[in-house]
Amino acid sequence: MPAAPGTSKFQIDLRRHLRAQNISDNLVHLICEIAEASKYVINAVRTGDLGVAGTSNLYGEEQLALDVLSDRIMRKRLVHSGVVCNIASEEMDEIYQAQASADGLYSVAYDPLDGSSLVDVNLAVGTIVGIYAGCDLLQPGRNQVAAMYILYGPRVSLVYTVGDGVHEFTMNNLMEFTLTRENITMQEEGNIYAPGGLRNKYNDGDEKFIRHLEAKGCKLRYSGGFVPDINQVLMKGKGLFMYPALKGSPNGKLRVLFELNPMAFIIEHAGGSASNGHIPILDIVPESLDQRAPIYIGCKKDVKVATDFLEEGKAASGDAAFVNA
Ligand SMILES: O=P(O)(O)OC[C@H]1O[C@](O)(COP(=O)(O)O)[C@@H](O)[C@@H]1O
Ligand SMILES: [Mg+2]
Ligand SMILES: [Mg+2]
Repeated sequence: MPAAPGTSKFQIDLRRHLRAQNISDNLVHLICEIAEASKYVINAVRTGDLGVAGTSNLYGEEQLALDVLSDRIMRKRLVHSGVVCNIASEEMDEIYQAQASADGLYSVAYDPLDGSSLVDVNLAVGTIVGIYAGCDLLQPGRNQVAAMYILYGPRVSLVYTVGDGVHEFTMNNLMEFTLTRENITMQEEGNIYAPGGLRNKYNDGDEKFIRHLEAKGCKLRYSGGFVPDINQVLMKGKGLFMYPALKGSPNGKLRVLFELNPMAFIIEHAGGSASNGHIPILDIVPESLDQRAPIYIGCKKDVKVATDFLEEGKAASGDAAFVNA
C-alpha cells in the first residue's frame, strides 16, 4: 500500500503535519511560507556577503549585509503570502503594514537572522518568528497563535508550536522539512546552563546562582547564538539559558517581541518555563517594539531556583532600584 501523499514510513512533511493541527488554512499557509523563505536565508548565510550594510537597526546596532538581506527575504515572503496584516522585525524601525485589517489575517514579529555576527566565525545562527491573530503586535506573548524558529547549523532544523505540542522538522537532501521529533518535552530540571552577558556585570543573586550551578556540577554550554543555545536546552530537555539584567543594563539585551516571546511560547509548550526574573515572559505587556527584558528560560525547576536566588539577592541588597528592576 503506497504511503499517502506527503507522508511515507519515514517522512511526514511540514504542510501535512500542520494540516493535522486544529488551525486555519491561512496559518498553515503562513508557516509554510516562512519555511520556504528560510531556504533563501540559508543560501544567503552560506554564500552571502559578510560585510556591514552601512546602516543600523532600531537598537543602534550596526547592521550586517546579512541582517538586511535576511530581513528583506522574510518581509517580501510575508507580504506576498496574502495572509499578513502587520509585520515587525528586529531590523526595521517601525511596523510595516502588509495589508489593511481584514478577517483571517495574522501579524508577525521576527528576528530574521539572530546571531548574525557569528556567521563570519562559522557558528550556528537562526531565524525566530512569533505569530499573532489580527493586526496588533504589542500584545503579551501568551496571545501568540504560533511560534517557530529555523536553526542554520550542521543540519537545518525547524521547530514550531501552534499550542499543541512542540515539533521538530529537519531539512532533507531535497530541501524539504520532514518530521524528526514530535511532542518534545522538557525534564523538571537539568544539568546544562547557558549564561549570557559579562559575568563581571552580574548582580549578586545571579552570581550566586551561577556558583550554585557550578557547585552542582552543571555543564556550561554557551555559543553566543540564542537559537542554537535554546535548541540545545530544548532538544536535550534539560538545563536553562539566561541573559540576566546586568549592572548598567537593567533589562539585559534580548528583545521581547522578536526573541523572548517566540522562544518562551515554544519552551512553555514543551513543559518548561520562561521568566524575566519576576513574571513569566509571556505575561509582559510590551510597551514598545524595541523593549528588552532579562530572561531565564528552560526547565521549570531550574528557572525557579534562578528566580529564588534573584529574590534573595534583592532582599539582601535591599536595593530599591533592584527591587523595581
Ligand atoms: O554576545 P552576548 O552579549 O553574550 O549576547 C549573545 C546574544 O546576543 C545575540 O547574538 C543577539 O543576536 P542578534 O543581535 O544577532 O539578533 C543572541 O543570539 C545571543 O543570545
Ligand atoms: Mg536577535
Ligand atoms: Mg538579529
